[in-house]
Amino acid sequence: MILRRVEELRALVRGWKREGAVVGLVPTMGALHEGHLSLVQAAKAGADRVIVTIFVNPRQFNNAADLAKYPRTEEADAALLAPLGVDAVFVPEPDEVYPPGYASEVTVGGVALPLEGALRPGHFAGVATVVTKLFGMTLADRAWFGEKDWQQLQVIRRMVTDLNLPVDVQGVPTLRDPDGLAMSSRNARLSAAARAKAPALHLWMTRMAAGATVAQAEAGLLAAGFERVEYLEFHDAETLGPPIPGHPQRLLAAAWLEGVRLIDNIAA
Ligand SMILES: Nc1ncnc2c1ncn2[C@@H]1O[C@H](COP(=O)(O)OP(=O)(O)OP(=O)(O)O)[C@@H](O)[C@H]1O
Ligand SMILES: CC(C)(CO)[C@@H](O)C(=O)[O-]
Ligand code: BAL
Repeated sequence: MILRRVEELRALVRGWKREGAVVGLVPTMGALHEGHLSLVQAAKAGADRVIVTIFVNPRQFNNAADLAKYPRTEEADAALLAPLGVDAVFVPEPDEVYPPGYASEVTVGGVALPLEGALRPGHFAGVATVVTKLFGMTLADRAWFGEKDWQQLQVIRRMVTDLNLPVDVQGVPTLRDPDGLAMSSRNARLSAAARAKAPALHLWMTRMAAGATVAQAEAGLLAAGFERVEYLEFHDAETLGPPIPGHPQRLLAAAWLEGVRLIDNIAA
């Protein structure tokens, strides 16, 4: 069932809650692929009712061209969700989410500052704001996010803790194509030639986790056809600060291939 208005969604969810249902949420920006579907499957297993939201949130795009080019495939998305037994698909227009007079923003410090936070100014404020609103709109008890956006997952966990939001946040491991490339909606923008080069990112990350230097990995990526490496860095897995001996670490990367910005991360 596709819903476009907050009030219809909340009326539906209030009915579920009266029956004692645990309500699950999978927020997405659409252009769904198997990575998203793995979040939906996890939600189906962990909640009585599942809402998938599809909203290309303008406030989290720091780059107007990126927003304009973001793939929008609502019919194909609905067809992918149909067999999964999702209870509601919420697809609001921007005005429904940010009506005239809208004036609030949620910002997160610390974990949101380095990496994507530094390179995409305003991005995490946009994400934190819309995720808080989606929690409020859907009245979700539990929400699923992908580890593919590792820093985003840590930012949302921090925000939920800091603001005492009554939502249980669940992370789902990154789903990859057989050649190692993390599935992502933006992969659809790669030409066949660039798609063939893209797995070098994950390959060099696994080599770095096994001891290759960052200089070797950067040179390897440029030789493989990447235009630019934005970051390729080890961080504390939870705080995204510098690595702390004895704490879990994460290797995170962002790199440009044929004008498409790819991100990835692995345990390290
Ligand atoms: N390969 C993947 N494996 C697991 N979860 C994923 C994967 N790709 C995306 N997700 C998760 O799906 C949710 C919605 O993500 P989004 O709609 O931005 O898709 P995306 O493929 O990450 O697109 P983008 O190209 O914007 O990175 C997020 O929680 C994201 O982390
Ligand atoms: C969580 C999210 C749906 C918020 O717009 C988005 O950042 C995404 O798709 O990862
Ligand atoms: N998947 C993260 C959302 C974004 O890139 O804007």
